[in-house]
Amino acid sequence: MRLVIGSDHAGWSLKQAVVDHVRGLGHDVVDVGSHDDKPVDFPDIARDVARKVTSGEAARGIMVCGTGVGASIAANKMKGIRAAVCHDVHSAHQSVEHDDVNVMCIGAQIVGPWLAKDLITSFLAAEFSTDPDFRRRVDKLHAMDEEG
Ligand SMILES: O=C(CO)[C@H](O)[C@H](O)[C@H](O)COP(=O)(O)O
Repeated sequence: MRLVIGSDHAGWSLKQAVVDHVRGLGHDVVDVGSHDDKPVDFPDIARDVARKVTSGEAARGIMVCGTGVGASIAANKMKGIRAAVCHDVHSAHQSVEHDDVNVMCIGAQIVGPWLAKDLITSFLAAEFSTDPDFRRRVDKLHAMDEEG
């Protein structure tokens, strides 16, 4: 799978571990920054992550900020994005299985590198369910995108 990964300054350090882990799992990574701890605004990076997913350049995205909250708010502004903050392994896989989440957001101030790696492993191994109930609910999310 090809993944896009981004962070702001608060998530930069954890992003390095995330990128290494994802590559170690055998996936391709497009790293859209940031590349140091110089302050950057999370909406700018979240937009870059989201665009690579909506364009099809990346199958899924991972965004790291301080809490994961700002990144998820920003990414969800973009049509076609279903972003979620996931700080537990159950949410990391169920968010894909039930909700077809395509951008996982992690807070570097909340989780350490070992949990972050477990979250990512679960997120990437998960696939959207074939259950029509989940399809119908995600279709309703698409319809809400069109409502604006
Ligand atoms: O968590 C975040 C947004 O939800 C950001 O990553 C920042 O950590 C947070 O906004 C604090 O910003 P600061 O410029 O590092 O003080």
